[in-house]
Amino acid sequence: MIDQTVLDVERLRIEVASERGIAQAVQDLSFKISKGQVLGIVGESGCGKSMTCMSILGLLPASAYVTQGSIRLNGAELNALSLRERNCVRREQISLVLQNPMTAFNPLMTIGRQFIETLKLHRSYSRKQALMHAMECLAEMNLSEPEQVLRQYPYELSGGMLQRVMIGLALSNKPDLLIADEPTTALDSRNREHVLNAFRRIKAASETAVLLVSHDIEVIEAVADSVIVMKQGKIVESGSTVDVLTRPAHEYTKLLLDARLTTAHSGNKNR
Ligand SMILES: Nc1ncnc2c1ncn2[C@@H]1O[C@H](COP(=O)(O)OP(=O)(O)OP(=O)(O)O)[C@@H](O)[C@H]1O
Repeated sequence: MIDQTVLDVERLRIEVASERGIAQAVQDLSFKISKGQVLGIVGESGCGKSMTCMSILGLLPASAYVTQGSIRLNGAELNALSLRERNCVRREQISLVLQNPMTAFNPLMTIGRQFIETLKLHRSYSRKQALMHAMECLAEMNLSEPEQVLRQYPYELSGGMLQRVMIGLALSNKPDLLIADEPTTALDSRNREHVLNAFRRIKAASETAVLLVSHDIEVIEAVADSVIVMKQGKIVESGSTVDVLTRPAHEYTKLLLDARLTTAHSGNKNR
């Protein structure tokens, strides 16, 4: 059988140096993501989700180091690459979507111009070809009137629209891996649903492997095939999303699920 694994993280340890000494941000973390699969990482603030993402991208802060373990993308060990090779992998094979799309765009350039600049990094497109491809990407994100969106500046779009544009842009180069770090956290519930639908479409239509990080277990439940529950830098539980969320084995997972039910209950009372 052909190995469909895109990302293979094994026994990863990340340490952070501070005035108080060395702290373990991530310990003994292992997981795999296959083509077209969505893996969710859920856990409270500070449990090591962002550090994990940044280590895959090779963008850890200066005070943080991978001290153990391997990160393989399509079989190639990323920790063994030179800075130049790492930048090349990041440009060609991995895309990143962050919490606040506004910070990811240049406020002085139209969306269309930003698509053209990104697409020209990867392909020898004419301006017209790049714009055609950009329109397809926006249509895939279910954005109506993509032609108009391409003429607009980031500040002219709502947070939810901009996040979908960001995801469309991130997928425009057909990356092997998409890392989405809290992609819905800054959005209201309506826009959150639009963005979750965008992830459902990615799953249905592309081979991109997705690492979806959220502190919100409902987001993971909505789109992830499998899930890792993290606490204080360690995995406390992992498995298929259905199994873990319907039959949580660990007290911490139960607490996260209870918190979700409590929030939903108080939300209903407030309506
Ligand atoms: N730039 C940094 N310098 C030093 N320590 C950091 C830095 N960023 C994060 N840390 C520490 O590393 C640990 C893991 O943080 P990380 O940001 O990965 O958590 P997280 O789960 O993504 O949390 P959040 O959801 O709040 O972003 C925490 O103890 C945090 O205090």
